[in-house]
Amino acid sequence: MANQYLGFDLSTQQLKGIIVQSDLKLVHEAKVDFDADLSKYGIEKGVLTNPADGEVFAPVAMFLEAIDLVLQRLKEQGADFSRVQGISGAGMQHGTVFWNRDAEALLAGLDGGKTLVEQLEGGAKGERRGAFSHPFSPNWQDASTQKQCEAFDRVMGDGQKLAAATGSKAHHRFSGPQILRFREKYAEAYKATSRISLVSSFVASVFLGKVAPMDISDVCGANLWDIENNRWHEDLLALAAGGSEGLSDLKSKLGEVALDGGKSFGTISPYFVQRYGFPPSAQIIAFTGDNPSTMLALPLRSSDAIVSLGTSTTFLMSTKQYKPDPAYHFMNHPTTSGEYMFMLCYKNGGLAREHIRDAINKVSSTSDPKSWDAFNETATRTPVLGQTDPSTSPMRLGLFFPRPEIVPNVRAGTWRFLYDASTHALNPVGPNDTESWPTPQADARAILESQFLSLRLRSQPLVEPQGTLPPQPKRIYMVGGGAANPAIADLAGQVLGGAEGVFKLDIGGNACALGAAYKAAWGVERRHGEKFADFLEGRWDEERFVRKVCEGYREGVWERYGEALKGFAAVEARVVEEAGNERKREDEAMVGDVV
Ligand SMILES: Nc1ncnc2c1ncn2[C@@H]1O[C@H](COP(=O)(O)OP(=O)(O)O)[C@@H](O)[C@H]1O
Ligand SMILES: O=C(CO)[C@@H](O)[C@H](O)COP(=O)(O)O
Repeated sequence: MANQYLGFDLSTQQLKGIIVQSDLKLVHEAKVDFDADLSKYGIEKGVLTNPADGEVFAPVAMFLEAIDLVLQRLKEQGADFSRVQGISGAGMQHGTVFWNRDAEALLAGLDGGKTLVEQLEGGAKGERRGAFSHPFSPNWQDASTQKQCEAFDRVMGDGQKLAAATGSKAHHRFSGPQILRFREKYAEAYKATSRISLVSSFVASVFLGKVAPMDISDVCGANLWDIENNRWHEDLLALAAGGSEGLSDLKSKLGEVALDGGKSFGTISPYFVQRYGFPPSAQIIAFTGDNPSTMLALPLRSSDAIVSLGTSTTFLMSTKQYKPDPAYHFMNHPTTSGEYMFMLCYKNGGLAREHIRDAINKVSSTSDPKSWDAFNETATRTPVLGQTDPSTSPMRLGLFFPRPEIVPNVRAGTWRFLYDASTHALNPVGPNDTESWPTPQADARAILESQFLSLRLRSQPLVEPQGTLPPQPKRIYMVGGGAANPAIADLAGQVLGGAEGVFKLDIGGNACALGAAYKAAWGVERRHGEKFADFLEGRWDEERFVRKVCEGYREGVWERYGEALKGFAAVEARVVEEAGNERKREDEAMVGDVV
């Protein structure tokens, strides 16, 4: 019987689990939806918020409960865990989990007759300490660390230098600024912390039965890792630790980093053997971030791009060149030493599109308020850039940020402009000017164009000419929840191009969890020195695994979006100048910016 491999994706709104065979065929998949299944934690869209301080976080107990629940669901579907030889996984990036001094003993002694949450969570009234020094994990949507980010940039001189060293300028959500704030805000809890995990290494720890190392790619989401020298950056560690005297303590809290993405950390905890029937020999292979893991779901060639439409929108490319810039992120490639991943990440992805979908559904005759039909029909019917006649009418360009955005760094808000490409004139649209910009209908196409123009603008330095075609990605792969939507995929192709077309994984499942399951298979089955890419190519069944959903590059249309880029950059600059200053004042006053 063929070996099987299990991959997880613990992301903002769900925990997904997926089982594949050695030949990469999907066997089972199941998910736990936090809002639907675990609403008792009081979460909304998977998180809790404290708007007064811009904080966004999730209960660690909810993650634990989800792990037992997803395994139970896989079992109910008929999964035979005794065939699973390797487990890996992915976690939403940047989030941290704080373990206390009892954690190692509790993890090592888990009783298969009880649940994880019963044994690892502290008692409600403190009658049991549990395994954590803090009950919550800061979420990547958190915006509470402006002061700390400024300190990170300052230590290196500026954001440019910080990006050169760590792959990114300081970001609110990055684990380094988050740890600094945690230490300042919860001094006692920081003292009581023996180990700090990322969300990915937290899940690995639960399966391993001891605190697991972070991996080489996910660690780059912390502003603490010196990428070119592959080691902790001591000046940045000292800052997060509150001075050089705290440095070695923080280093030991963070632990070792696994440089090999296929490394086995050891065999599975007896808890899962007793409770679910895993073989005691099942290996726990390094867990990584959700974005690095998504890149592993496909044999990505140079010039191919992944557009991941989850709660966040991310754009991913794999590259051999390390070209860091404060405008985007570079991280170590999760499996291939000497290669990197290029990433753009937007906070306003799925939820921003949902806002407009809901507004359109309210004014249409749709009976299902969550249906995408009216949104899609409106976006498809609206002409390119809202121009009924490209030679006379201006382009509609907007920004739609129900939450404060990362790219560009501005407060929450919606901005609509008319742009004349021949004169470069940019005029804001007044709230009552529904003739120039009928709301909410015109917003459907405008938000998609806006999201994809932003990706095109920032990925220009990485794309190359494709044969006789201008510089653009070779293939665009759509993944994440939004990839199910054909109108969104079509707009992605119109704006971004894609010489070979726009593709979607056709295996079912979820790219991120699939990537993790493939990594588990590679970690266990690789021949000496076999690279992940070769392992994947050897088992890849192009006909069955991917499907072309539409054309990418369309002559004439792609060029019109090219003309819009200048206007779009001007829109962003205008908004950053106006709202960025407001944001700075808000942050200084510590007024919350989560909406
Ligand atoms: N048919 C669809 N059209 C557009 N968006 C969709 C569709 N189905 C799901 N989504 C979006 O997918 C998002 C969730 O994506 P997913 O990748 O599962 O999330 P996560 O961020 O938890 O990994 C939701 O915010 C939802 O708006
Ligand atoms: O912050 C980032 C990347 O920098 C996010 O992409 C998170 O990694 C979570 O993403 P979702 O999968 O939940 O959208």
